[in-house]
Amino acid sequence: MTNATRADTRTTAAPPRPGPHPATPTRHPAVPWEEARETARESAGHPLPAVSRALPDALGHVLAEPLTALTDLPPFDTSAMDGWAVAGPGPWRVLAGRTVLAGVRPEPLPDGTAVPIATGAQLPCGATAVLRREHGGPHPADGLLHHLAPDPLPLRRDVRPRGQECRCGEPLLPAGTAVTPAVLGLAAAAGYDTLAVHRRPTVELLVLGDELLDSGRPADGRIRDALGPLLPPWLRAVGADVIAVRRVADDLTALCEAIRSSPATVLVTTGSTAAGPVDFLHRALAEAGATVRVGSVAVRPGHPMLLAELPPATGAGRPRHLVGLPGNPLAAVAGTVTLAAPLFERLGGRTDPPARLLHAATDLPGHPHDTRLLPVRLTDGTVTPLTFSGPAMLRGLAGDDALAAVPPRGLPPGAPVEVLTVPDR
Ligand SMILES: Nc1nc2c(c(=O)[nH]1)N[C@H]1C(S)=C(S)[C@@H](COP(=O)(O)OP(=O)(O)OC[C@H]3O[C@@H](n4cnc5c(N)ncnc54)[C@H](O)[C@@H]3O)O[C@H]1N2
Ligand code: MOO
Repeated sequence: MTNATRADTRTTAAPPRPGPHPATPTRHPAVPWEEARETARESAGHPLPAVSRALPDALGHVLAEPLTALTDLPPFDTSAMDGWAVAGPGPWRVLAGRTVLAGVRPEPLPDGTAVPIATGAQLPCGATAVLRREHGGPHPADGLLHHLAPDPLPLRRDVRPRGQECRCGEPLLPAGTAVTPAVLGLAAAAGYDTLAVHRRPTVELLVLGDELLDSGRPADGRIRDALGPLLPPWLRAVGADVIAVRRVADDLTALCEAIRSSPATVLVTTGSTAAGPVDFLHRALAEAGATVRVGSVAVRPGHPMLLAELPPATGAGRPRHLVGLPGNPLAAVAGTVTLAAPLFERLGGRTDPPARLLHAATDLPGHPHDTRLLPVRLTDGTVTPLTFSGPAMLRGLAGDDALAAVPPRGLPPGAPVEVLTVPDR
C-alpha cells in the first residue's frame, strides 16, 4: 500500500450485531464465464484519455500511441569491441594520443592507420573494421599493428552499423503495449523523454464485513481480513491506481454513502454479494441507480460476483463501475481475474492479452455445469491441481501462482486448458 493509500484507509467496521435482513435481491441469471469476461471488457467503453508522462512515471501504463524511433539505432556506426579501429588492410600504424572513447566525435582515420577504440565508441570516418584487442598487437620487427590471425580482417568486422536495430521513423511497438522496464529502456534509447500513455483507472477498495479483524489472531467468531492485504497490490498489477482502501460497516446507509461519494473510476467491493442477513450490496446498487451488467457468473468459486455501472459521482462525466467480489477469499480472486482485470485492462488501453494454453498433467476436476477456476502448479508446460482449492482457502494459490479455467465436467490428462497467472508482487 502506498503512503497515500495508507493515509486514506479508514475503518468504519463495528463488532457483529444483528441487523435487518435485506429485501430478497432480484435473481440474476448466471452468465457463462467467457461471456462475463467479454462483458467486463465491453463495459469499459473507450480507454481513459491519453496523458504525457515522464519516462519513470510511465511505468505500468499502456502506450496510447505507437512508439516510433526518433533516431536510427545505433545512431552512428559504433565499435562492438574494445580494440583498434583500422582503416584499410593491415598492418596499420597506430596514431599516438588518438584513443576513441564512447561519447566523443572521432577525427577521420587515414588509410593504413589505426586508433585504439572502446566498445560503443563512434567509428571514425574512414575506418573499415575493428580489430579486437585479443586479435592484434604491435609486431616487434616493424612496430606496426598486425592482425594475429593469418586471414585478413574482414571488412566491417565488429562494427555495429548505424540503423542496425531500427531506422528513424520506424514503428517499434504498437499502441496498447504495456510499459515495462524494457519498454522504458527502449524508449530512452530511441530518443524519448516522455511517453503518451492512457490514464490508469482509479480504484477505491471497500472491504465489507463486521466480522473482520485487522490485526491479531481470529477469535470469538471474528476472522482476519485477508482481502485488504491481498487485493491492492494485485489491482495495481492489473492496471489500477488504488487511491483508497476502506472498511465499511455491514450497514445499508454506510454502504450507500460510500458508493455515492467515491470519486474513483472503479469501486471494488468485497463481500455482501450474496443474500445473507447483512448482504446489502444489491440493495445499495439499486438505491444508487446502478445498471447491473453481470449479476452472477457460471464459475466456481465466485458465482455471486457482479459488475455494475454507476452514475458519475458528480452527476456528469463518464459513468463509474463497480466490481462486487464475493467475500470468500478464493472467490474474490476468481472475481478479480474474471471481471476486474479485463475491465482495468480495457480502461487503461491495454490490448487484450492472448489466452495462455497449457496441458493438463492429470485429471482436472470440473464442476457439473460451471467453469471451475482451479489453483494449479505449472511444471514444464503442464498443469497439476493443488490440494487447497476451497472457496475460502488461499493456501493453494499462495504456494503457487496460477489458476486453470476448467470447463464443466473437467478435463482428462493431456487436454489443453487456459491458464491465468496471477501477479506475484
Ligand atoms: N444461500 C446461499 N448462500 C450463499 C450462496 C448461495 O448461493 N446461496 N453463495 C455462497 C457463495 S458461493 C459465496 S462466494 C458467498 C458470497 O458471500 P458474500 O459475497 O455475501 O460474502 P460474505 O457473506 O460477506 O462472506 C462470505 C465469507 O467470506 C468471509 N469473508 C468476507 N470478507 C472477507 C475478507 N475480507 N477476508 C477474509 N474472509 C472474508 C466471510 O467471513 C464469510 O465466511 O456466499 C455463499 N452463501
Ligand atoms: O462462489 Mo462461492 O465461491 O463457492 O464461495
